[in-house]
Parts: sequence; C-alpha cells; structure tokens
Amino acid sequence: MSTDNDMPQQGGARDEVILEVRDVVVRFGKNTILDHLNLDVRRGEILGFVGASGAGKSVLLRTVLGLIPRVGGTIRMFGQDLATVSDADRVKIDMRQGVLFQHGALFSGLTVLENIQVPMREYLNLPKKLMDELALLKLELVGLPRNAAHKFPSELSGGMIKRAALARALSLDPDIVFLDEPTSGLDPIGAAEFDELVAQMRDTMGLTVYMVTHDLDSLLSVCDRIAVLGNKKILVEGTVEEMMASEEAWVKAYFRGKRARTIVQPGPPTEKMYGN
Ligand SMILES: Nc1ncnc2c1ncn2[C@@H]1O[C@H](COP(=O)(O)OP(=O)(O)OP(=O)(O)O)[C@@H](O)[C@H]1O
Repeated sequence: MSTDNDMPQQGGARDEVILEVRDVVVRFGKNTILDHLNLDVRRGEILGFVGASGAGKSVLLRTVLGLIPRVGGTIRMFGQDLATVSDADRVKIDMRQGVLFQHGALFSGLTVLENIQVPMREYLNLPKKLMDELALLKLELVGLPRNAAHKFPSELSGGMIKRAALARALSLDPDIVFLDEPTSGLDPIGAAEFDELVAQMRDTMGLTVYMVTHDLDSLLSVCDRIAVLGNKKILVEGTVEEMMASEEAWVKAYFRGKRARTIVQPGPPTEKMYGN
C-alpha cells in the first residue's frame, strides 16, 4: 500500500515524465480505438496532441482521466500506476490535475466565481470568504476582469468562457492541465491570446500542458512537442521541426499541406513559430 511518502511532491525536474502511457488498449465492443498506444508527457512542457477527426484523441484523454476503462496497458501519473493506486492517493492525483473540456463546459446555473470554486468545494473545506479570494486570484491570473466574477456563462463571450474554464482548471494549482481543443471557436486573435496565456503559465508556473488541438497556429507557436495520433497509436512525436520533416502521409499533409503553407510562409520561420 502506498503512503504519503510514495507520492512525488509538486516541483521536480523538468525532464521528469509525469504522465506515462504504456501499451494502452481501448475498445468499444469490437471496435478498437487505441491499440497498444505509448506516450510520455514531461514536466513543464506543452504537448500538442493532434490527429484526424475520430482518431481517438478525446478517447485517450478520457482514458487518462479515468473516465473510460481500458482493456490493456498501464497509465502512470506522477509515478503512480492508476490501476493500483489507493483511493486516497487517487484523490491527491486528481487534485494535481486540471481539465478544460471541449466548449468550456461551465455550469450554466453558476456564476464564473462559483464555477471556479467547484473543484475547491469538491476537494477542500475552506471558508467562503477564502474561496472567494482564491477564485478572484484565478480570475485575474487568466486575464478576466473582476466584474466577470458574478456573470453567468451565457453573459460571456467565447473567449471569456475559455478563460473562465481555464481558471476553473487552475483552481487547485495543478501540476498538469488537460485542454481539449481550447481555442476552437475563437477568432485568430482570441486564440493567439489564449495560447500566449498558456505559454506564460508554462514559463512562470512550470505548468505542464496536454493540449488536444486542431489549431495549427497553436501547434506552431506554443507547443514544445507534438504527438500525432493515427492508426490507433502515436504515429509520430517530436518538435515542430520534426513534424515538418516527417514523411508520414497524414503528418506531411497536415504540416506541409496547403493550409499549413499559408501559416508557415512567407518568409523564414520565426522564433515565435517554433516556441522556446
Ligand atoms: N462512448 C463511446 N462509445 C462508442 N464509441 C465511441 C465512444 N466515444 C468515442 N467513440 C468512438 O471512438 C472514436 C474516436 O472518437 P474521439 O471522440 O476520441 O475522436 P477525436 O479524435 O477526439 O475526434 P474529433 O477531433 O472529431 O473530436 C470515434 O469513432 C467515436 O465514434
């Protein structure tokens, strides 16, 4: 049985693998979605996760979060095997990860402040005044004005919803956040601002980010590494430069196709395009 001492604490080396997926198999009936998939996510990196529509990106994310059962393989988070971890350690792991589901997924009947406080209410026992103060800090952190605190999701723009959802994902000061298509539905400027915010959090807080995205701009501008899902496993993983050099058909079409060329060209690649 594990104890508190077995659980790696916050902080840690930047090359530490904090999420390790090995040989994971997921099936729905006879339909195999993921077949012996392997993936590492390292501390302090932004990993962009890409793949054709229906390839299984959301299924993998939900499997990692324990929302979909796998029929094979292991998933280790912060060094702990999720299949054998004690309930108490599982709660600690859950508290160290934040999630931004597709479309923000805020509770429509709660204000922004109350939405940010949902994880606090679930895991902590704090006085209301303290929760209000903490939630306001998160609001500020994601660049939302204070007067957004008492608004309902229906009163917010798409960009504000994404920021509010990010604030909720950051509610418990997690080590890693999982973002499912965070810039979908945003205009290019709003999307670029959101990407900058995420990169800032990586740089200032050492936040690790697992970002499922179709957004080529995000992949080129803020991701440290990219993993491509196809044929039920990771087809290729590496830097943007490695994606650009890949001869794998889907990767080539995605990163060097017509749309990619309008983003990457004209002119030589800038430092911004390649992150770091
Ligand atoms: N609960 C489920 N039951 C049965 N099949 C499912 C379930 N969830 C997902 N699938 C199937 O798994 C496959 C992968 O779906 P998934 O949503 O992970 O794709 P995706 O890569 O996230 O696609 P997109 O980019 O369009 O969001 C699809 O064929 C989908 O129909």
